[in-house]
Amino acid sequence: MTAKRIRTVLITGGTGSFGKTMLRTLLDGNDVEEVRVFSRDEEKQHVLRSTLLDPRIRFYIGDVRDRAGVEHAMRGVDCVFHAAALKQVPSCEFFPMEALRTNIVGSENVVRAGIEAGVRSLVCLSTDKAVFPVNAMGMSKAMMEKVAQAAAREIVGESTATTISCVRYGNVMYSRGSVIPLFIEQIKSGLPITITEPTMTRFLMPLRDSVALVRFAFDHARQGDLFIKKAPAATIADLVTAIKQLFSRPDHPVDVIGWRHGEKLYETLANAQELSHSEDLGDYYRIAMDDRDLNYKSYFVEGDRETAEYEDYHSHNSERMSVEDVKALLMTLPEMQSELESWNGGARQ
Ligand SMILES: O=c1ccn([C@@H]2O[C@H](COP(=O)(O)OP(=O)(O)O[C@H]3O[C@H](CO)[C@H](O)[C@H](O)[C@H]3O)[C@@H](O)[C@H]2O)c(=O)[nH]1
Repeated sequence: MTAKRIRTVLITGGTGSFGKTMLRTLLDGNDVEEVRVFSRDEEKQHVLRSTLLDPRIRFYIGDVRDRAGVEHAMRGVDCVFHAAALKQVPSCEFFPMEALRTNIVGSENVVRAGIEAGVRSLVCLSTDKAVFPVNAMGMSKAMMEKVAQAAAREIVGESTATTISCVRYGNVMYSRGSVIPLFIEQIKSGLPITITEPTMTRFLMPLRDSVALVRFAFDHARQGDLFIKKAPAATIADLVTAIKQLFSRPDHPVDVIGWRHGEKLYETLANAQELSHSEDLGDYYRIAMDDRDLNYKSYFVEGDRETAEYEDYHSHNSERMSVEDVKALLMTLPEMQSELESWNGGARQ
């Protein structure tokens, strides 16, 4: 399967970890004429502008909540990666209306403006926390998916229409504020490692895989598709053992602190009903949009008999990594390699 050529790309949330990695991948691949970085933060744009110095990058200050700003950035674009979001669980718990405004209303703005501007393909980034959500971040991302699919359902079959798709992925390893850098910091500063619940599992995905998933969606989406990448999962206990072993601190103390607000024992990437209309593409599942007519009568008379044959795809029943697997995966991360280099090079003396 060949990659589609892209001329002008818009990345919302373009200064975040995903946005920057996608930006570099597109520029390195030399298959793009212009990449627009759309975000709220002048400072982060300034840093990116002075680091990359590439004339193909255009910077747009704006907030996805503001439809006019989104429309302005969307003119002449043929591909959108919609990554702008409030994605931290605690901040969305405390400010759910802010999550609603950015993740739901903002996404509606991006999707509608994309359709009106005649964008070819629009990929919305979601998360496993959107499946059976228990926290405001997951709930707002679940609603983003619904908003995207409702728009896709309206334009299905129109030959000139924008193809709208979503992707879901699990925890991005080493992302800012996440548990891997925290555990490393605790080892480095001699503090006990704080484990919430040792048997909790999470899908672990390097950032490069999330970028590849989004690109895959762009290349292969049909109207309203949702893609997930098959990913291995690990228990938090095994993740901690792996990190302790890599830092040659097998006996580093551990405190079991209990669950935090809005957490789950395991995360689900796709539920049984979704998998009943999915296609196995090797590394990925393509989940087709449920395009049945939802008018009142058929909602009650036309059901789906296949769902019962499937089970949810979650981090307790997916491929489970051993400690050795987790170590090997961690060692592929550039951040981990440089941490270990300085640790082994004497930083611990
Ligand atoms: O001190 C800690 C902190 C976390 N954990 C555990 O480690 C796992 C991962 O925790 P993270 O905080 O790294 O990730 P979350 O699954 O809670 O959520 C993360 O991924 C989300 C995207 O899906 C959001 O980006 C969110 O802000 C980000 O923290 C969880 O099982 C958590 O219970 C610990 O054991 N000890």
